[in-house]
Amino acid sequence: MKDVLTLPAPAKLNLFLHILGRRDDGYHELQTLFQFVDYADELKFALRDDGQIRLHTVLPGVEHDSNLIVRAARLLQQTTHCSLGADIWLDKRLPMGGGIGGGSSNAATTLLGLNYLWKLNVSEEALAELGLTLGADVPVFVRGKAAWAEGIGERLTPVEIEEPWYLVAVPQVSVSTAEIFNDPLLTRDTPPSKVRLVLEWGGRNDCQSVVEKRYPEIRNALILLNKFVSARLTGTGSCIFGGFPNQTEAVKVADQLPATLPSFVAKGSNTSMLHRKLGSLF
Ligand SMILES: C[C@](O)(CO)[C@H](O)COP(=O)(O)OP(=O)(O)OC[C@H]1O[C@@H](n2ccc(N)nc2=O)[C@H](O)[C@@H]1O
Ligand SMILES: Nc1ncnc2c1ncn2[C@@H]1O[C@H](COP(=O)(O)OP(=O)(O)OP(=O)(O)O)[C@@H](O)[C@H]1O
Repeated sequence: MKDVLTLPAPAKLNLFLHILGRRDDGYHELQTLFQFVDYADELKFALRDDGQIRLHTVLPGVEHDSNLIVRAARLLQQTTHCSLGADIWLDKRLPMGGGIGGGSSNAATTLLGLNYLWKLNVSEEALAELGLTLGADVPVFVRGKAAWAEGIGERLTPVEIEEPWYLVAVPQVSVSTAEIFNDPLLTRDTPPSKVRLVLEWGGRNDCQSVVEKRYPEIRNALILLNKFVSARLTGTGSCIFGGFPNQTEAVKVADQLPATLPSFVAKGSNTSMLHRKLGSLF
């Protein structure tokens, strides 16, 4: 068996998400605070000499060639004129369409993993720029630092914030990000602010009211979780989350949720699991 590189692709939370406006290309100007959680998909990479990219795991509803892992791998290969390829396996744990960035995180782990495996030495900055062409959330995963994000989510300022334990509940619906951003009822006029000021009052998720209207399952899950902790939507959903001072308290609440509302408990982190693992490789 050839050497296999195993790397995590962790989830993110949007601790708040403010929509400031809409650009001419349809994308929205945001201010959001990203933090990682220690809960992740796992990717395995093995070198191929023939230049082929082969993802051996099938994701329901996603064609091989449109999987963000394959797209990220090919993009890196083409940009660097690299003649090497890879066999890739994915252990999918993050709910898809959950607002915790699973696809974007898979793409970022692929960019960083293959950059290492193919010994390309592309800078993290260049990989983040490349990643942005795959999705607005990819750069923060490439950088791996909790960050205040502006622009469409690509202008990142690293922040050091508290690292609570999170309970993340997963309503059993998949939300299309594009559909929420296209909703005429979405408010797009939150005034720009500073991260310190928003942290003082807590901020909000501007997508939440539209998502609650379209998805009663998510509204009901928020009502339920709010009985235990101040709960909020991440990204455009479907996942909702609340913060706790320790694991025990988070698990206690998780144990009280009905079986129809699956959840997981994980530690918040200002440095992503991926970057902690990569740090130990160099
Ligand atoms: C909602 C967030 O998850 C918050 O972190 C991100 O802004 C979305 O990031 P993402 O899933 O990587 O988004 P993309 O794949 O780039 O875009 C999906 C769709 O969301 C809309 N979109 C996304 C990001 C943004 N700043 N404005 C948008 O209007 C666009 O209609 C786009 O067609
Ligand atoms: N490797 C992948 N993992 C998950 N989804 C993928 C992947 N490749 C392509 N996709 C597509 O991307 C869509 C969004 O998936 P993802 O899990 O990233 O949603 P999300 O967590 O809501 O993302 P975000 O928070 O960035 O909006 C999926 O429904 C799927 O069609």
